Amino acid sequence: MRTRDAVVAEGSATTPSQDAPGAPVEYAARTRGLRKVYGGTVAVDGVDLDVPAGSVLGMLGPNGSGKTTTIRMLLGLTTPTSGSVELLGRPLPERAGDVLPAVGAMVEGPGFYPFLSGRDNLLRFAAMEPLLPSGSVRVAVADALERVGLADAARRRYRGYSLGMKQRLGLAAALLVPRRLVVLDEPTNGLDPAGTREIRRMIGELRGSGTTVIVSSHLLAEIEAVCTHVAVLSRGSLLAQGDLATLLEAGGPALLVTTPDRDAAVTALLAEGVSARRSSEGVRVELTGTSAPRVVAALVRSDVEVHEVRRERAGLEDFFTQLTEGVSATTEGEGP
Ligand SMILES: Nc1ncnc2c1ncn2[C@@H]1O[C@H](COP(=O)(O)OP(=O)(O)OP(=O)(O)O)[C@@H](O)[C@H]1O
Repeated sequence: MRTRDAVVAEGSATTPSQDAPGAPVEYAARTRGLRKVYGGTVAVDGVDLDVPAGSVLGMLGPNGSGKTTTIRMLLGLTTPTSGSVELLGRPLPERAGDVLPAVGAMVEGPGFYPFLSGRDNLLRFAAMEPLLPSGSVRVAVADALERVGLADAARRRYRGYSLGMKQRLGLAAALLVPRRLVVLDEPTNGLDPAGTREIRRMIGELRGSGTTVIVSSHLLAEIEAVCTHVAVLSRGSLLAQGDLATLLEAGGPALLVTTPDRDAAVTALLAEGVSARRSSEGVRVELTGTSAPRVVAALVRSDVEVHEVRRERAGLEDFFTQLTEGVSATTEGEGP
């Protein structure tokens, strides 16, 4: 199991602030020692986050791990108890007025009026966009509604929108003007598979246009599909961050064993000092420090019936499980 120190990414301690508007920056967002305490609850605990410019960074973590609180502090919506935030090379809150117009966000409770239509809600947001000339407001709203597939429902009241439509409207508000950074908190919440694909497509488009995206999710497959980088939070701490492909490589190769005796297989392998856990498909075995023949021999010695053994690339699910649970055996599926 990787330790926090071993995996927390590379990167220099400081980024020189660059004052020219729109000047390229190495990191679209950075935090140092970011901490938030609510009463007796430490929601975020000393997070040093690095979001490289141009990346799509997936913020992963179970419920309550501090994703939303971190995002709210990044956007200046919540004041940190301690620590610092830098967006597009400028410190927050000091330079919020310069930098926030270039940042689009979709976070919980975007503050839409229930009695106004989706379009009228967006017009209100658009009127507050410093980067949008007043003559372009209507076109920008129409474009944003079209882009998120809400053009047909634009004149319906917000309170009649489904959860998925509300998510789309939040995204439309984030995309009213071209942004350098877009932050999306659980953007696929409430969306059907087609809506989820649409969000992925939009994230891909944003990346293609050079926009940095931070997207939080507890859905590992979603992160793996769209992200170039990942940051894993658990109980307010950053357990790992970095380039997704490198982190997955560090996870090492794995075997998937198909067997009707999953519990017996895990027990036999753990007794041999081999890291194994039940998964929905069978038993996942880490090959670090062992080999496929040794694994099979251990199973046969223990009279475990083996139907199939195949090599697998370690997925994000394995990586995440190792980091957040820190144990070698877990149960995540039912049945044989
Ligand atoms: N306004 C608040 N007052 C008190 N406690 C809070 C507040 N906001 C968050 N917390 C607590 O801080 C911790 C982190 O919450 P946060 O919402 O940031 O996690 P999360 O990873 O986004 O979870 P979820 O996926 O459920 O939204 C939780 O224990 C939560 O109960």
